[in-house]
Amino acid sequence: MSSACAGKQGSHGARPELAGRMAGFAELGLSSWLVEQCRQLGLKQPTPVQLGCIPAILEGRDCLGCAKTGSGKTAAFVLPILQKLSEDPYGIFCLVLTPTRELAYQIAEQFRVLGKPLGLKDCIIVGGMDMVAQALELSRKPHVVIATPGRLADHLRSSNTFSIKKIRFLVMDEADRLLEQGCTDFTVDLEAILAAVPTRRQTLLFSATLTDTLKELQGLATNQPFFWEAQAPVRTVEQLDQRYLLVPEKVKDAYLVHLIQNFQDEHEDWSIIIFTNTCKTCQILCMMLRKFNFPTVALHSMMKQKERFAALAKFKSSIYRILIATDVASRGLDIPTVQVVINHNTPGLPKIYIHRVGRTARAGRQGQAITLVTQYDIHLVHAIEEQIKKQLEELSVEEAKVLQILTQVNVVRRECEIKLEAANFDEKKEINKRKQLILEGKDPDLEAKRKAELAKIKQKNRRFKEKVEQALQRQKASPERHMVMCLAWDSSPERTVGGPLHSPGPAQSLSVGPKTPMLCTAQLFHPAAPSWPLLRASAKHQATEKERTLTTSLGPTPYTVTLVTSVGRAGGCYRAPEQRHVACQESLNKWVSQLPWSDSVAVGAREEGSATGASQAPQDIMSPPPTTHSSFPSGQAQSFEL
Ligand SMILES: Nc1ncnc2c1ncn2[C@@H]1O[C@H](COP(=O)(O)OP(=O)(O)OP(=O)(O)O)[C@@H](O)[C@H]1O
Repeated sequence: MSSACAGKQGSHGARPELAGRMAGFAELGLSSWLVEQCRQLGLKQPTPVQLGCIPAILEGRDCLGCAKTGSGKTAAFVLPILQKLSEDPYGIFCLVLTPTRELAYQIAEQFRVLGKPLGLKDCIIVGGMDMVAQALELSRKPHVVIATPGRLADHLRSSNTFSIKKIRFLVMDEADRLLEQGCTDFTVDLEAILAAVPTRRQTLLFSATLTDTLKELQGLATNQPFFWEAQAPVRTVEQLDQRYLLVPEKVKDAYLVHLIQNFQDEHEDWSIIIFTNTCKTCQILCMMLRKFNFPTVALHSMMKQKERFAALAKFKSSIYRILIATDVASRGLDIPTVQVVINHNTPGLPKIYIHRVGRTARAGRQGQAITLVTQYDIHLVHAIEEQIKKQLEELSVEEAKVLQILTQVNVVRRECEIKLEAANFDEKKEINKRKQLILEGKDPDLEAKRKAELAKIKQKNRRFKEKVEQALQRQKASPERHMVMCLAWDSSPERTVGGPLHSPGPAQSLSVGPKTPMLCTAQLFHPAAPSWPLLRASAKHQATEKERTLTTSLGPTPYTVTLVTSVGRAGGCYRAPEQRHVACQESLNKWVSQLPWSDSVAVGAREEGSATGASQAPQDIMSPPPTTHSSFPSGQAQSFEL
């Protein structure tokens, strides 16, 4: 993004005249009724992100807002949207996408309270709720639709009773999460949604961690985008006291109980969120803490949606003081009473840490975050510190007190585990997963197969990488005994080899690829030799006999042979449909894996270069690069006596 469209904290972005003094909501261009709404809700002065983004949005620009957790990003987009809606009201005017269901309800609440004088009609479209009722609500043309991508995409696919073709605003809250491929991958659903919204629209993207996915986001917001980023030395809020506690894995829970007990003893009014890494741990810890009489509720994706809402409501109203949750609660939730966040596991990604700890110390309040760190997680803490640009401080606890409760905690935890196992938690999880997939219109068995295939491919790729590594090592050790064989293919003989092929020598031809008339060329390199290639072989497909000829005539060799395959982007093959391209790859790799040579390595398709890229292929993985033959000139093919 160019600096021309970038705003920085204090610069007041689109309205430079506001710089240097505290502007009120009215000075941002908001109507008096909205300013009055803000006043009634206790929002006296705009926060920096509101100061920066509201004028730009009112001007009609796209906006990317990156500001710390709890800094008022929601009102930064809700207020200008309401203003524009009041000027030209129609439904569906605005679509807000958000990654979690609870967050959708929270955003809807903000629209409702701030837009009350308008008689705003909103509609929440999230999974786990009745689809028919949602379809009915959508058909009544609400002004604002707040949705999780999966469920909205389901409606788009299954119904024609509503349209989002005329929306003026598309908002993506927690935009980076929506775009990343985490445990819930929104990509396909987002594609369906983006295809259904108009290209002429205002796009507003907000998150506390936008910068990682900035490139992708820029593609979505192209209308004079205004970029707001809070310029601060530390990425977490100043009022947050951040601690870590180094604990052995096995005594983690005793420390957790001790921390909670301490906090309860020292505070009258207290509220804690504990984050865990799995639904199962979340459930077990909830049961365990209840056994110790701590008022605890759980929130995770294995709970029914109604239970999730009920748990959150109980926690928000302070009936229950502890919310134990998975990362489903890590983003966006605004619960002002939360004083402490405890990370039962160290988050694997710094951005997850930033969002989790951001559930406390919101809107200028104080808060504390304590991360339990085992000996295996120290590198994760370093990564977090590097990202947030602040060092966590060690928390000191009275270890003797922890030791006193250690056995009791471990026994209780074990009891809870047994109880949960008896309730078939894992089995239920599997059933829930299947149900969810069916609800999403997917076939669970097919999905499982797809997953297994993906895992297989990943494993294959891993093995392949290792093989290449080993080949490289061997080549380094004895370059004069190592060869690289490079394969390329193209549908056009002229481009590939400059004429019909006649490779003398031991290898007459070689054929790979699917059952299509396709030309295949093979070259044999010797990195130590001054002139390349040593051998070239080529043939049309279906010459299975000749394939064998090549195989047998080349082996056994006194050399180690590394085979590199390449499909040129500019080559005819690449212009062929993607599937064919992939089929070529697979077929070639299969063939290579069957070669009797001592060390045959098939490399996946190379992106750059045409068929001539084949001769460049070894450059990346072998040295010295074969500079003398950047193409396959006709008539220069040489046989090589092995
Ligand atoms: N101008 C303001 N003055 C005072 N409080 C405000 C103002 N704007 C918003 N708030 C309050 O600040 C709190 C946090 O706001 P909000 O939930 O929008 O934060 P956020 O930046 O979206 O955080 P997160 O990144 O965690 O989602 C809310 O309780 C909100 O009511």
